[in-house]
Amino acid sequence: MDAGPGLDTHGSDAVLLLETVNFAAEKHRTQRRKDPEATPYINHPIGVARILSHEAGVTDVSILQAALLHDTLEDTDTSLSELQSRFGPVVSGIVSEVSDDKSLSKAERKRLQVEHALHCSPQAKLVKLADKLYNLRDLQRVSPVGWSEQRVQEYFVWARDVVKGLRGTSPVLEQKLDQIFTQRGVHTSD
Ligand SMILES: Nc1nc2c(ncn2[C@@H]2O[C@H](COP(=O)(O)OP(=O)(O)O)[C@@H](OP(=O)(O)OP(=O)(O)O)[C@H]2O)c(=O)[nH]1
Ligand SMILES: [Mn+2]
Repeated sequence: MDAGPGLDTHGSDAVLLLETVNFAAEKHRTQRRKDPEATPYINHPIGVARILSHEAGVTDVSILQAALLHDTLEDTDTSLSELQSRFGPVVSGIVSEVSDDKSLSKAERKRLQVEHALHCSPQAKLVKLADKLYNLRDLQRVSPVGWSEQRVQEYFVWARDVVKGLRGTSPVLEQKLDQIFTQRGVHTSD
């Protein structure tokens, strides 16, 4: 049956994105960012998806959904099978690719991000580039509570090493990241 003008949107891109952002908001609802204002955590995944849509020109809804969900596996009680049944194999596959294994030590997780970046799918590389761009811009704005200048600088250097493995994916995002690294005195050629 025709639901009438403007109502027959079941399964449309807009409906899928609203379902996804609502799921992410519920999962992250008690979490806050580490900035002094304790910004709601959901601002970050929404901002990462928006970098992809507005700055990288991404229109593939699966990639935008994966961006909205990219920290749910790693940072909330969400399981991979929950993502698979709610959002299907493509979206859950990208989220899985961009998620750290939280059972490993922090040093090991950081090392593996640099290594895995090289072998990610192009879709996962896009999400990772936007995630890093968002976090580096956030670091330029204000330091997370309790972070020394040295810790901030180390994040820039590590992000440079991760981004190295993501290159050849989005010239626009890579150029914006390079500008930030240069401003920070972090060289991209070594
Ligand atoms: N810059 C910044 N980052 C914040 C803030 N609040 C939370 N974060 C998150 O902190 C993570 C970086 O902090 P780290 O100490 O290096 O990593 P950890 O939380 O995994 O231990 C990022 O996680 P992530 O998204 O999983 O990315 P990444 O660890 O892969 O970079 C980032 O999203 C904030 O106010 N500013
Ligand atoms: Mn993130």
